[in-house]
Amino acid sequence: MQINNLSETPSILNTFMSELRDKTVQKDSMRFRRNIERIGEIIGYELSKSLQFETHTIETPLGNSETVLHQSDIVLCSILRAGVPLHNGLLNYFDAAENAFISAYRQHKNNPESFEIIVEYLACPNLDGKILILADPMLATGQSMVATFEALKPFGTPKEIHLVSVIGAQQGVDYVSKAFRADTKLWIATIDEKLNDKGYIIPGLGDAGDLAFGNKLQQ
Ligand SMILES: O=P(O)(O)OC[C@H]1O[C@H](OP(=O)(O)OP(=O)(O)O)[C@H](O)[C@@H]1O
Ligand SMILES: O=c1cc[nH]c(=O)[nH]1
Ligand SMILES: [Mg+2]
Repeated sequence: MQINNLSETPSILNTFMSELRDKTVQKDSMRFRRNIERIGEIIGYELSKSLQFETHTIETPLGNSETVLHQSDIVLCSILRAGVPLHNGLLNYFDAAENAFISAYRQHKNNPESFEIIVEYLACPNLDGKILILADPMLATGQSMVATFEALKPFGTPKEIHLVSVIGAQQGVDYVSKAFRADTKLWIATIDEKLNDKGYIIPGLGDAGDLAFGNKLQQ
């Protein structure tokens, strides 16, 4: 897997990331969602450089301009709930993308330290020969990304697979690296050191779904 860790080059992205992590600033849920969306826009721009381009002629009022434009059939799939603002950020740049949504959540049974990933809702177009972008801001154990990809398999075989995330734990990055095919590309804003015993990324930012959309009752 090719891992593109955007934090390796300091940029304005660090400002958005620090606001997501800051325990005071992150209480502003509108700013929290918008910062995830802004990171989605930045990652979309970086990812776009890896797409295939074709030459086009654009007629201006005063002449012709030769330019290269990407021709890719993109399917943007995000994992509910926390994937929504990241999805919006990517869609802000990939105007013509098709869209898929999947619900994947952690179900804790009696033991709060163990969980399984439950997939209940899935809406997806045909994926054959397309560029699939799977978006989830938190890559903790990596199980949600992998469960999602398994659920998408009946919808076809994408030409390219890109994983987009905001914060990953090294363990989750290693897990998806093994589970996805070798030509998959990961685009991630930063990679943190570890997980705690409840599967939260440390230092991370807390619960992205709750920070973006409010608390939910445990099922
Ligand atoms: O890599 P993993 O260990 O699978 O964990 C990451 C998942 O956990 C979070 O979702 P959560 O279950 O909290 O749902 P939510 O978005 O509805 O809050 C997050 O948005 C990812 O989908
Ligand atoms: O740290 C984590 C791990 C999973 N989901 C989150 O929202 N945060
Ligand atoms: Mg959550």
